[in-house]
Amino acid sequence: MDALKSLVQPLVGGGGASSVVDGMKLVVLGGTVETARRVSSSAWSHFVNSFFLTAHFSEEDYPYDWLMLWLSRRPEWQRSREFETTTRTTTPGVSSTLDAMNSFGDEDFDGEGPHTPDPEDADEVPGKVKTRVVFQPTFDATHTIYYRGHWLRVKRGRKNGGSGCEMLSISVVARNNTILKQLILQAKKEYEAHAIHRIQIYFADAYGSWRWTDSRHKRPLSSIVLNPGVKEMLLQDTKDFLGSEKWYADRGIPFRRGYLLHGVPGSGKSSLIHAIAGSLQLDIYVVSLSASWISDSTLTTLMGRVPARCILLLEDLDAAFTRSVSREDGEGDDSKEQGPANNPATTTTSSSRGSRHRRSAAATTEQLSESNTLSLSGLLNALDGVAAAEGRILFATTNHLERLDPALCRPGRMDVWIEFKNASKWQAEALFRNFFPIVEEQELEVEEEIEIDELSEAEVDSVVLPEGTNLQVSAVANVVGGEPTTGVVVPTQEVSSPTGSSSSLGLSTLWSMSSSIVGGSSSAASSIFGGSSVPSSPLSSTASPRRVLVNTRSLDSSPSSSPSPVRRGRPLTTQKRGAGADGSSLGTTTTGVGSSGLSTSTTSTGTVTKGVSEKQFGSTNQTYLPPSAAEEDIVAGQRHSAKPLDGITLSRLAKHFADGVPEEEFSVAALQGYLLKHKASPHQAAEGVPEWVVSERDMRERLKREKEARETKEKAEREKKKKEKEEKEKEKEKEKEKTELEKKEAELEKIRAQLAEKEKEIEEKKSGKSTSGKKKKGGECGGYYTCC
Ligand SMILES: Nc1ncnc2c1ncn2[C@@H]1O[C@H](COP(=O)(O)OP(=O)(O)OP(=O)(O)O)[C@@H](O)[C@H]1O
Repeated sequence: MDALKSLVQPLVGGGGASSVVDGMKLVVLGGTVETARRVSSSAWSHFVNSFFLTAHFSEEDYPYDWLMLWLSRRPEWQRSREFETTTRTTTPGVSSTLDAMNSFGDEDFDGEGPHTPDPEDADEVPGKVKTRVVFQPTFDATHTIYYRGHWLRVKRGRKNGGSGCEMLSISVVARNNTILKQLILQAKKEYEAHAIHRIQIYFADAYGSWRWTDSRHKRPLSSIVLNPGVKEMLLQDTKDFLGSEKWYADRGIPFRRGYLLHGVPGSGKSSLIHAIAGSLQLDIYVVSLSASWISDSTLTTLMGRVPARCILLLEDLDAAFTRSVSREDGEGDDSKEQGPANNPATTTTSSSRGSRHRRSAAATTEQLSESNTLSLSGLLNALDGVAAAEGRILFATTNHLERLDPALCRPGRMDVWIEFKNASKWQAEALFRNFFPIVEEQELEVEEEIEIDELSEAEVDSVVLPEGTNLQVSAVANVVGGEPTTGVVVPTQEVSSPTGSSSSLGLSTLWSMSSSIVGGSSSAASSIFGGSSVPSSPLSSTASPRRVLVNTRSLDSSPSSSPSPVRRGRPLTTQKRGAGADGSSLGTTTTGVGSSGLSTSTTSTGTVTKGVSEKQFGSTNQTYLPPSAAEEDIVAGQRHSAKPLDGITLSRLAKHFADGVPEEEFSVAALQGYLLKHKASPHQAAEGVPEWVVSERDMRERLKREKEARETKEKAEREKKKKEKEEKEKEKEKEKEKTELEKKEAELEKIRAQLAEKEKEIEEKKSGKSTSGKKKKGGECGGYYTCC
């Protein structure tokens, strides 16, 4: 009771009045604070809305990518205190090169401290994918970034409306939007500079949108081996086109150009497009017309959304209306689908954006499948209808030109046709040259350098220059490789020979001497070059080298038949090699010429050299024997790739390889496949090609036979099945006829029975009539029956 009183007391008055006032004060104070907060917040948003300029960027558009890259490089962005981690990137082409501050991987840390690479680990799993984890500020967190005298408020969020699309909002206090324009342009520039070595690939999706799928390194045009002039012509033509918008506009011609690449599979059509895109810095937009979801309207939408300057690629044009598995027969189901766009459910994009699309796309795949309603007129309209974008370069590829409708290939749609054939000998040789590495300039140079200036006079004097001084130098020149001599520097000062005669080391003299040496069958030089003819162009004498270069690298001793000198501009180098097993190889250390104009050599040339070398590094001295080509190949076989070859050896092997490849019988891809098998052993690759050709032919023959046998078997089975089916049908027919006959007989029987019954009835009626007549008669006249 007392407790209740104490509670009520303050309310009804008495001693507690002051505490009520205090309570009221508190309430008023709280209300005032809350009101002030709300007013200030609303005033702030009013201020923001009035003075801040806000730009929104959707991830579906390019500026989002540019800005994300720009932001990823800002320290304020990286310093975010609330972030999410991802192993994916949302920025096309940026994944592989995210700034170190923004991402980390195994290689950065090892437990507590920075990671020290373990040399043993390095080889553990060759080609192991190193995943990098990326920090990204969480959604809805606001970052303040200082940019050109302005404070930017940056916020990443999601679009309202359930689409889930990522948005970036940038607000800035400014009188106009110039600062935002500058920001976007700078981000674009940085992005382009960043992506300059890569091309972006976009695939069409089932919703009529282009989806970024991949970013690839540019392929150098030089890596494409086509007959001379083809790729140059194509590059020139595409460049001309891109630069002639006004010309087209002036003449009212739609600003589009189409290229049709047709021919055998594996001949470089796709590779050429890739390389051209790289050279022109264009992105590639791929649409596969055999996709199950493609329809006239989707294609029209896609064509309208192609950006102005890009390559639009229609792959396997002939498959557009067949949707076949086999390119050969055009029959089968429609599972031949390349790229994520063709089958949204199997998208392999690495971006989170892609994965989101993948999820939603998967949901509708079933509805979309079998909805390919693309028609020829739909395709033609999409290519050059009113809605089709201008400025794009269209590339279409096909293996079956004959299957294309002439309307599709007419000029205006396909302006340039390029045929791709199987590899010619020329291509085979060029492919080989491209495939194996060539020794870098520096590599062939010195491993040991002696400053001629540092040579003591005694040393210089001790060099005995026999009468053939010039010969020594010319031998050097030959060791250099019978190569073009541009940039080969040889001194011109006079040197006194021990005979007292003063001979000029004039280049022409030297070179003519060298030629004669090369010409001599037993010369050291010829043994080095394996009898190859060496061009005898005069040496240039433009400068004097400061050093004498001594190279202890051994040269390949295989005989060369290649006439093509490859390397140029290399300083005069010398080679050290041992005698071959036959003792014919030159074992020599030769020296170049110093700035003093002195030509020195520890050996002599020609017969003299041979004598010396045999004495020093004779066949008994196995230590100095260079490995044979086969041995080198075995060793190289253990390695990942071949040891770089010098120009002459490469040319010789390439020629040898090409000689073994029959003209236009195998595709470049097939030759590349063969070379890949021998990627570490060029000698084997060159030697083994005839054997490979035979085995390939055998295999083809076998496959052909197997195919024929399979086809015959299938045909026989089909025939058999057909016969069986026919017989079954016949039997069924008979059965049916029999049943019908029986049925009819039954009916007939029934009719007969009915007939018989009716006849009986009639009979009965007849007899009844006569009976009743009689009865009547009888009744009348006392009859025979009793009336009822
Ligand atoms: N002319 C070539 N020059 C260089 N490489 C080539 C050439 N032709 C083919 N290749 C190589 O062969 C492989 C297949 O080439 P690519 O895909 O470009 O051929 P394609 O003609 O487009 O074949 P398909 O018609 O089957 O699509 C690639 O790895 C490529 O490097």
